[in-house]
Amino acid sequence: MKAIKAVLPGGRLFSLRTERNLALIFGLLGLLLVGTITAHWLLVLEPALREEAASRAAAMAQAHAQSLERVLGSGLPAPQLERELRTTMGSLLLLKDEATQKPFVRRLSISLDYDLVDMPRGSLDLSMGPANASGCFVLRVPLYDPRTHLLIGVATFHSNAFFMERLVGDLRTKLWWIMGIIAGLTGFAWLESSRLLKRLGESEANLRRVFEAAPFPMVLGEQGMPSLRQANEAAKAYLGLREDATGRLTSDVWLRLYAQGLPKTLGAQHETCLSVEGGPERWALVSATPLRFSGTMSRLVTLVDVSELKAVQEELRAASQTDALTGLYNRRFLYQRLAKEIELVQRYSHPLSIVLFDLDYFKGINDTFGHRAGDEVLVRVAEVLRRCLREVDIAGRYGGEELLLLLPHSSVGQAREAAERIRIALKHEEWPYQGMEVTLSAGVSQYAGETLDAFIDSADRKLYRIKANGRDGVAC
Ligand SMILES: Nc1nc2c(ncn2[C@@H]2O[C@H](COP(=O)(O)OP(=O)(O)OP(=O)(O)O)[C@@H](O)[C@H]2O)c(=O)[nH]1
Repeated sequence: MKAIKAVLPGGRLFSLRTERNLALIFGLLGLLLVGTITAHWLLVLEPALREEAASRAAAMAQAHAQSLERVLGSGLPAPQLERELRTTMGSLLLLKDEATQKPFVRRLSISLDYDLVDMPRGSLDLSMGPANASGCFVLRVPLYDPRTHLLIGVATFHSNAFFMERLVGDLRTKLWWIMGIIAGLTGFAWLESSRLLKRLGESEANLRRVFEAAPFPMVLGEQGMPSLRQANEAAKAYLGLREDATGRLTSDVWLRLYAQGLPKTLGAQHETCLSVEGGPERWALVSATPLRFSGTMSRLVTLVDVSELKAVQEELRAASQTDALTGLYNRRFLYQRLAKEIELVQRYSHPLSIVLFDLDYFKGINDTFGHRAGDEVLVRVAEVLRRCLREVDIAGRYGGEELLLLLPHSSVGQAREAAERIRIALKHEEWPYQGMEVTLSAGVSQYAGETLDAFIDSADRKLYRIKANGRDGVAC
């Protein structure tokens, strides 16, 4: 758990340990609730019910005692009085609950004070009903003579406790059910939450392992926060991340990358160039996944180094634009670039000129000195071109021994000067072959609103005018 907290600090409202403790606390609270209900039942409700039932039984015994008092105060002689009492007591013992048919009074006995009753001693001490009556409230009710209102004895009733038992039994059963259900649900919820928390802990630990083991840089940060919450080893090394004063990770490279803006949606990615201090420039493919992590909107940023791919792409791009022998731009590129330059001229109306060169008697050079020597000548001519041109000028190989120059912001006169400069420079080149002379002819044109092909054709026509006039010259 400690390890997980260390990997995923901050952001989470509660740690896993706290969440587990909370589950335990809620479980205990559930048990406490069950305990409270049970205690309330045992200490308050059940005694109250018993008291209620006992007071009802007492009221009933009181009422029955009045029947006995009436008989005792009737003034009958002892034998007759005894018969009357037996009859009354017998009828009381026969009173039954309609629903259960259980008698209200199970046993009834009378003991009289013979100093106050005008009867032979012991003649009216009567007991009726089963001797071992159980489940009863035993109630002793004083008997008064209705004529003198003197206390003349005591009647003891064994009143049935059936109502109370039934009531208590019903309530108790319901209560056990409710508490059983509460306890069961609490236990189930606690077990489930413990199981889920365990799985959450495992999945966080797995996430951490995957995060750490990823061979490419991965960082985790909160949205809107430049410093990082977490980074794997690959990211720390790649971005040169260090902990700041608050324990968060940051570096200049990361802050520059952050300032450029990170992809905002899932699946979005962009390439960026990172310059790590003291290291070479690196190209990285950056993607970001927004996710809610421990209740905080976060972003998982992954970086894939594509420096090698970039280098290969650059090589391919250069190869697709340049001529392998001379290193000059190829014809395809020249066409694309010339089309763009014409668009700029049409928009901004600055001058644009081209020069079409053709080496003179190049077939003869090949034939005399060999094809390899001819190649060397082409390479040297390309070097001469590069030497003689401005940064903005574009030189390319238009055909076999034909070369094309694009001269933006140059009038035909300036282009002519450039062509002459090249022609002269080539004439002064020293060649490692006995008797070799290399000259060129050139046609110069300034753009005048025609089509691209017509523009080149106009330079071509001028070139062939020079060829026809003996070569080694420039025509405008
Ligand atoms: N060595 C070499 N020769 C090439 C290359 N490309 C074209 N050539 C040769 O250049 C020669 C061009 O010959 P031509 O078109 O007759 O022109 P030329 O001999 O220069 O004659 P003019 O243009 O009339 O002065 C051909 O023999 C081609 O084989 C190349 O890349 N290397």
